Amino acid sequence: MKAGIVGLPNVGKSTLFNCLSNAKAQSANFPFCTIEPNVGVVNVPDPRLSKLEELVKPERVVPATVDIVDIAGLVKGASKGEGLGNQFLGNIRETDAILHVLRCFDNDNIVHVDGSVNPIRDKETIDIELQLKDLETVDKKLEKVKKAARTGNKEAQKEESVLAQIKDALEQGKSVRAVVFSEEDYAEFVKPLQFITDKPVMYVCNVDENSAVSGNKYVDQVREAVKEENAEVLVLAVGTEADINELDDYEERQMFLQDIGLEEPGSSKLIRTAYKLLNQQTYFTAGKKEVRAWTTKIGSTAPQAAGVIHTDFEKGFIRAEVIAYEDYVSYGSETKVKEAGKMGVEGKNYIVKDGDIMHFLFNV
Ligand SMILES: Nc1ncnc2c1ncn2[C@@H]1O[C@H](COP(=O)(O)OP(=O)(O)OP(=O)(O)O)[C@@H](O)[C@H]1O
Ligand SMILES: [Mg+2]
Repeated sequence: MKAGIVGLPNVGKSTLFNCLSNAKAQSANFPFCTIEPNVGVVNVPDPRLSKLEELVKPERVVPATVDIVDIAGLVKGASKGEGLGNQFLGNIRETDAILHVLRCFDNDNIVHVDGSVNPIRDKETIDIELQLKDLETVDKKLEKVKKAARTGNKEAQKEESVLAQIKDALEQGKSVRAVVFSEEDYAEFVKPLQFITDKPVMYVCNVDENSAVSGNKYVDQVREAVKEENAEVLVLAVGTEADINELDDYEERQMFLQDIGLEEPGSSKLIRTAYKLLNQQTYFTAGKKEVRAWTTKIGSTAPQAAGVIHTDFEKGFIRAEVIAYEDYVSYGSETKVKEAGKMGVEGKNYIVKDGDIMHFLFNV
C-alpha cells in the first residue's frame, strides 16, 4: 500500500517527502525539480510499541511502515500530456491514496507557477486534471459497453447507466469518490477501473513556521472549500519540519519543535492519518526476540493477517491466540493475561482488531 504526494510544481512536495522519509529527495526552488518519483518507506509512529518494548524487553522493535511516493508536479493541461502529464498521472494511478499538497504560505522568493498564492484555485487545477484523466477512462469504457448494451445485454445496460452517472459527475467537476453507488455496482463496475479521483484523499496545507499551530487565512479557505468532501485537512510547516528532520540529535529536534509550538512533528500525525486513509490497521507480535507491528487491512480475518507475516501462516492456519493491547498493558505480561483467562483462542473467522497482540499456530 502506498500514498502518493500530489500537487502543483514547486509547492513543497519533495520537501514534505523529506520531512517524512530519510531517503532524501531533491527539492529546489524551481518548477519540475522532480521528474522521476521518489519512493520512501516511512515508519508509522506508534506509542504502543514503546509500551510493549518496556514490558517485553525484546532484542529488537520493528515498527509498521507505509510507502510514500513523491510525484512530479502537475500543471494545467497535464491530462492532455502537458508537462509530461501522462507519465505523472500514470504515477498517481499506481498509488492507493493521495496526499494533496497545497501551498498556503506567502514568500516572494518561491516561484508559484500560476503567479500568486491561491490554494483554492490550485486545488481546482489539480482536481480538474485528475477528473479529465478519469473522464478519458470512463469514455473509453463506455464506448465498448454501449455496443453490448445496444444488443440488449442486460448486464451491459446496467454498466452503461453506472458509467454514465460517473461521466456526468466528472463533467460537472465532481470526483468519482463523491458519487454514491450500490455496493455491488461499485465492486463490479467502478472499482476495476481504478479511477484516480476515487482514491481517498487528504489535504496538506503547507504553511509558514508561524502558522504551524493555528493555521492562517489560506488554511481557513481550504477548510471551507473541502468541508463537503469529508476529507482530512492537515496543517504542516513543511519547510521548517524538513529542516528540523535534518538534525541528528533527538533532543535538539524536540527543542526546535517546541519553538514552533509543537509537541510532536506534524509529519507524525500525517503518517498516522495516511495509514488510516489507506484503510490499514496494526496488530502486534510480541516475543523476546522481537516486538513488531504488522499492517493489515481493516476487516482482515486472522488467517489473512497471518498471511502478512508469511503465506505459509495463512495456508496452514490452525488458530490464533489473541490478547487485546489494553489487557496486555494492564496485566503486564502474556503469562498474567493467560492466568486471568483474558487470552482469546480464535479460529479462522476471527476479525482482527487494531492493537491485537497475536500468536499464530499453523502447520506447514
Ligand atoms: N513552507 C515553506 N515555506 C517556504 N519555503 C518552502 C516551504 N515549503 C517548501 N518551500 C521551498 O519551496 C521550494 C520548492 O519545494 P519542493 O522542491 O519541495 O517543491 P515540489 O513541490 O517538490 O516541486 P516540483 O514539483 O518541482 O518537484 C523549495 O525551495 C523549498 O525549500
Ligand atoms: Mg519535487
